Parts: sequence; C-alpha cells; structure tokens
Amino acid sequence: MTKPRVLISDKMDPNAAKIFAERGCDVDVITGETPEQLIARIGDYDGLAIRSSTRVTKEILDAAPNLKVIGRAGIGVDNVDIPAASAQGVVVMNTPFGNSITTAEHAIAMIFALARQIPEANAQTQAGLWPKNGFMGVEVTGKTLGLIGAGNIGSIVASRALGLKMKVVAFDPFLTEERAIEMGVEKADLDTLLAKADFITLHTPLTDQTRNILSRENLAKTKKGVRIVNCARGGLIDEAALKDALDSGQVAGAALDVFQTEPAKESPLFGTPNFICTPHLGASTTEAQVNVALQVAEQMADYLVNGGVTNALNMPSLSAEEAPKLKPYMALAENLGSLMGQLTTGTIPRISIHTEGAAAELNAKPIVAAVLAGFLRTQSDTVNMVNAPFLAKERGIEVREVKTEKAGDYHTLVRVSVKTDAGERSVAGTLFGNASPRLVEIFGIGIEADLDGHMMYIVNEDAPGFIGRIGTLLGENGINIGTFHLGRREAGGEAILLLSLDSALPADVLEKAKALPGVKRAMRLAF
Ligand SMILES: NC(=O)c1ccc[n+]([C@@H]2O[C@H](COP(=O)([O-])OP(=O)(O)OC[C@H]3O[C@@H](n4cnc5c(N)ncnc54)[C@H](O)[C@@H]3O)[C@@H](O)[C@H]2O)c1
Ligand SMILES: O=C(O)CC[C@@H](O)C(=O)O
Repeated sequence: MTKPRVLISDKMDPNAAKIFAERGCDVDVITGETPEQLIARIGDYDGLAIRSSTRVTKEILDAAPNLKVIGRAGIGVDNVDIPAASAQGVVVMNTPFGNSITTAEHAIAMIFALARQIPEANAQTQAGLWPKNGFMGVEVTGKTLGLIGAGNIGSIVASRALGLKMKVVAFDPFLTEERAIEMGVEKADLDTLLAKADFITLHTPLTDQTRNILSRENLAKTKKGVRIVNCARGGLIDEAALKDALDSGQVAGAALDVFQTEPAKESPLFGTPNFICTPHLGASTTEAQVNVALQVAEQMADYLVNGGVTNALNMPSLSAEEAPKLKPYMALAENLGSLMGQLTTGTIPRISIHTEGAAAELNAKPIVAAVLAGFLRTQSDTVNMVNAPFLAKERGIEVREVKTEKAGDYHTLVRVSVKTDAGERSVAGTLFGNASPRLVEIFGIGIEADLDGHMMYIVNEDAPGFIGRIGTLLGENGINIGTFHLGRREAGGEAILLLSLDSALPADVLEKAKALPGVKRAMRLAF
C-alpha cells in the first residue's frame, strides 16, 4: 500500500512531522508559499496540515483531487472554505483544546497590561523618561469581568479571574443556568453585562450573530471607563467605533490580539493612548504549539491510515476503537444505499435509515453517512461520507434515523427505506458473523445475497422454466454466473432473482433478458 502523503504548509512544531512519519505517512514541510505555488503542489497530497497563514480556498481545493483531510493545528477554521471542502469530500479537523489555556492566559495578561498600562510604562521607562507619576493603574480585585462567550477559553478565563477575586458575569446564549453555577459565574443578557462590567473579554467565534457584537451602539451601553480585551477573532468589535470610544474616554483601555484584517499592518487604533495590541499571539506558547502540532498530526494520520475521525467539523467523529467495529456496518450501509440508489428512479423526498438489534447500539451517524454516500454515488462519483449529507440536503432529501434496540429475525439489521411516487420501499441487510455484509430483503421479499461486483437483478412472474431460460441466455453469451439468489412473495407470485456475474452484463444481453417471457424488470447492478 502506498503511504499517504501529507504537506505541512505553515510553521508548525517539528513534532508534527515526526508523528506523521512514525504513523506511516510521507510528510513534506514547505511553508510560506504563495497560493499559486500551493495550487501547483497540492495535487500530490492526501493531507494538508495548516495553522492560520494558509488560506484553503476553493481554488486550492479544486487543484487537490487526492486531498482527503485538512488539519488545522489550532481552533479557528475561518481560513478554510469548509463548504467547498465538504462538497469535495475533504474532512476538515481542528484541535479544539490544545491552545485554550495559552489563549486564556493571554487574555488575562492583556487584562493586567491594561490595568497597569505596562506596555507604555515599559516604553517610556526604556526611553529614559522614568514616568513614575504618569501611570496610575487600577486593581482587578473586586472588579466585574464581563465574559462574552463561555466555551473552552471563556471558561478558563472565568476560573482564572475568579482566582484573582474578580466577579464574573457571562453572556453566552448557549450557557445553561447549571453550567453557570458550576463555573461560579452570573449568567446575564448582553445589555446587563455591558452595563456592569469593568473589564470585558471576548471569547466567541466570528459568526453572523457575533460580528460587531461590540458595535458602536453596544460600546455606548458600556460602563464608562470599561477596559476591553479581544483574543478571539477580529470582527467582533467595530474598530472605528472603538477608536472613538477610546478617544472620548468611554473606553479606558483596549487590548486586541486579533484584527478585522490580518496581518494588521496599519489601523486607526495604532498610536491611540491606552490601546495595546499583539500580532495574533494568543496561541503562541511552546506548550500550546507542541499540543496542537501533536494533536493535528495524530488525528490526521489516524484518519489517513486507520479511518478514525476525531474533531472533524464536517463529519461525525469515529474513534479508532469504533472504526473497526463500524467498518463492516459502513460497508453494508454503503451497499444498501447503493442498491436503493440503483433500484429507484425519480425524485426521492425522504430516506430513512433504521438500525435494529446490535446495529442500534452503534453510533448511527457514520452508518447514515455511508448509506447516503452509497445512494448518491449512483448520481455522482465524487460523493463520499463527508459530502453525502450535504449533497442530500442540497437535493432536498429529508434524512431520518430510527433505532430499535430489540433484535427482530436478525441479531443486527440495517434497513434503508425511501419514499417514492409508488410509496415507501425498503431494502435490508445484516452482518453474518458480525463481519460479512449480507442483503436479506428487497422491497418486502426475503432474499439472501452478497452485494459484490457485477450483478443482475430481475423481477419476474414465478413460473416453471424461467431459471433455465435466463441461465441459457447468459451461457450462450459467454457470461458466467457466480452466485444465484432467489426470493418470492408467494408461489406463482412476483419473484426476484439476483445473480452475481463474473463479467459485466452487455447492454444487448440485458435487452434480451428483458424480452424473456414473464420478465417484469431486468437491470444491471454494480457494487
Ligand atoms: N487569539 C488566538 O490566537 C486564539 C487562539 C485560540 C482560539 N481563538 C479563538 O477564540 C474563540 C473562542 O474559542 P473557544 O475554544 O473558547 O471556542 P468554544 O467554541 O469552546 O466557545 C465559544 C463560545 O462562544 C459562544 N457563543 C456562540 N455564539 C455566541 C453569541 N452570539 N454570543 C455569545 N456567545 C456565543 C458559544 O456558545 C461557546 O460557548 C474562537 O473564535 C477561536 O478561534 C483565538
Ligand atoms: O495558529 C495560531 O497561531 C492562531 C491560532 C488561533 O487563532 C486559533 O484559532 O486556534
């Protein structure tokens, strides 16, 4: 088996390259390239490991037919076009915890830097001014910290602030009352936070809801003399309004690690008294960079080598322990989806995936994704488990998951049903010996068959002599039958025949099969 190839395109701790090599990947470290250079190179790689400098655009993805995974050594993935990656079936992963402590500590450092004006005092002291009387600070003890965003980083900031004897008021629409109590913070709405906080620190992603969360209007609602820290994302604060608020004294100090446009080589805020900044250094500690580099390499190698999925933003997680257990189910699910896709025509408004018995105890998301991939691959050969759920949504297909823990006739069963113009139709399969996928039902008719390679599907009237006729037709045309499976509703009623063939069925032979007496439907299948 050829080794997966990985490109590390941003400056990253050398442990990442070491881990990739140890886990069976060929790795190249080529940083600082232009987008054009990356476009020329990326076609050779299965994995791309990045920090924040590489922008993974649709143009780069279009030039990357072999790419399977993008790994962000860090949290924010705003430099990756995730919809384009998903559409192309590329998994996007991040390392959501590796730099949280470091970034939280940067926010705390910024709070102190503002409270005691350390950068400016340092600059003037080193300029020989000894400005002993120019820098009257404030204590943080007893002050109220307004936390906007109480996730991983926000909650670490809150615990550090509580240790510094600050009171913490948090605004986060997803923060429950119980979690707020556990964190020791007061849950508040945004206006209350703005009115109460002596310091405000932001820890949300940049979304349509959080963009300009500190807008001109909201800055005007703050307590006069508030100090503001942003170590999350540029765009959360209206920078022009912040400049005016600093000038007017409404805001006594502001510390930004992140800017609306980065790299921020110029800004109206530069040079404003009581404004301090760092060049997106929130995650820049030795510890955090080792953490995220190790994590991203482990996660990406696990995916490329074993199929394990951790911290993916566009695919359900699948641990390396779960992967082997789920693997035969995913093969079964994909085959059932593919069978259904080949047997049905017209628009499909709904697909239901029903797991029963042992299958119902498993993580259903990968099974569902595999059914959809199999189903949609009959319409497009670029479909995989990553983009299938997005494509299904795009095509207006409602996807339902149903679980029945009690086993029926089979100890484990996956059933795929679709809504068609002719009503609900379903196919079902099981695993023999917990390992071998086996079809057990087509459209209400019991039939046991392996779905593999070239196959032929026939619906006919159950009558004597039919099997001989089809055998003769195939034999006369040099087509060898591998396996032969029969099922019927009742004697003399509708019967189905599934044949595995040693070679593809030519179109003219298919036409002759369709013309045989009693044949209602005949088609080629491929798995
Ligand atoms: N400066 C840096 O170098 C650096 C380093 C790491 C992370 N970050 C950034 O810090 C931010 C926070 O990271 P995290 O790991 O804590 O993320 P997280 O997902 O754990 O937490 C984000 C929190 O924001 C909350 N939130 C979402 N929408 C909100 C809204 N409209 N109003 C208020 N709260 C809202 C969420 O409920 C969640 O609790 C991210 O933007 C990340 O990219 C920056
Ligand atoms: O890689 C970096 O230095 C920045 C990381 C940070 O912005 C993140 O979102 O993790």
